[in-house]
Amino acid sequence: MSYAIQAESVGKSFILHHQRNRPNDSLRDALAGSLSHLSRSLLRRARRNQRDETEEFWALKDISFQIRPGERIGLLGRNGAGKSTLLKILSRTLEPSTGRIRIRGRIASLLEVGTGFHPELTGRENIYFNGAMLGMSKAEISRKFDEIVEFAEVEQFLDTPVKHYSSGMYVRLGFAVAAHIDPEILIVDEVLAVGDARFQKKSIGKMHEIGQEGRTLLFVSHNMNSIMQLTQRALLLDHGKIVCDSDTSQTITKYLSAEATEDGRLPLKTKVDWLRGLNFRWLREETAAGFNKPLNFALGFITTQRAFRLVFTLSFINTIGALVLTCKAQLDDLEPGLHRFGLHIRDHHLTPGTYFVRLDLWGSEEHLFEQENIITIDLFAASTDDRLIQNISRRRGDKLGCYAPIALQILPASESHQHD
Ligand SMILES: Nc1ncnc2c1ncn2[C@@H]1O[C@H](COP(=O)(O)OP(=O)(O)OP(=O)(O)O)[C@@H](O)[C@H]1O
Repeated sequence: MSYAIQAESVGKSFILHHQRNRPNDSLRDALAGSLSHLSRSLLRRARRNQRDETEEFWALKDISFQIRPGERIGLLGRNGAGKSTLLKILSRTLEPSTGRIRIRGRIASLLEVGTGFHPELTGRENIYFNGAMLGMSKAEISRKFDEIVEFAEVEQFLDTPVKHYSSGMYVRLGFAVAAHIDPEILIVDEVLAVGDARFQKKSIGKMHEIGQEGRTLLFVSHNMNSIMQLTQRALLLDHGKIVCDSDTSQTITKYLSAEATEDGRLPLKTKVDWLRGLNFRWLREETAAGFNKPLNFALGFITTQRAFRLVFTLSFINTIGALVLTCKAQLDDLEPGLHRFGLHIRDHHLTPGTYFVRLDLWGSEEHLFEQENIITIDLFAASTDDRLIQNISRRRGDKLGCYAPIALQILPASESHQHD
């Protein structure tokens, strides 16, 4: 099978230096003492450093995959999962410690703001400099020059050294050069997060175009919407390993589910002392399968003082990170004690699928509690009609859509003790 990128058992290890516990007074002494004292203490410190322990750390372990020409791939994972390390290896700025990679085609990568730019050179000079580094001839760059400048929107600063550019301008110029060298493979790391919203939209559009032209795209982002828009397949990295390689929506679901807590029953920590022992759970067994069936949750907590105007909000986020439903309920006056509520949501109109629930509690003047992904719920189709709804929403592709907020129906507290 032909491939654009092939990784075979790729691993990458780094040596971590652990500084031994040492008395913290050497710097303080040095600052207080004379210069000779300072140099003596720095020397002592350097000698001690030589005795520091080292440890081998594997940032990537046994990574194997194949990307076909023209495939658009997303790369997901939590902070530190190994995404940037993998991209650096693929774009050959880092050598793997084990395994090997093979690349077929001209590759352009945008890994960090300002890579491939020389700070003292002007924008104009850097277009040539950067273009040459990415493998373009001078004639090719001259032909594309105006298009690059127009895309980057830096006309006015073309003859200014780029060290005076803002990070947004750096990104725009870097993206414009990389996107205009006609790469066969484009690798982009989260770079869009730095540009403003308008430029992000424009660069997503450009990447879409590049994808439509049959180029290979590898894209890392924490923004599920962009990953969903741009890619068909996504890899999920966790602690340096690939834990999912599937179509994008499935990988996103897996990623967000892993982020969510399994069950929110454990006491959750609030931001104030007078509200404790918060627990929240989805009464799965009381929720019938099928479209628009009522959802039931249980919420409990203890208050040690009287509370006025307590507001709960439940937010439902779909698998591409879009908020599709917000529910709100308010309690006007709550005596100190143990409180338990059944939260009942009818007519939510959520289509069958997976949702991540966020819970917020607000007091009259402060935010008392917030937790993303407190619980994951899966709503299943129960009948042919449900499946029709599911198929329609799936076929629409975007799976977006806001539903009117509804009020939570709060059942009277089943138990409420006076607190002493
Ligand atoms: N040069 C290095 N020396 C030591 N450790 C490193 C080095 N580069 C990366 N690491 C470690 O390797 C792991 C993976 O880092 P990497 O930057 O690839 O993660 P990431 O998935 O891109 O994270 P993020 O989403 O925060 O950008 C991290 O634990 C990081 O601390």
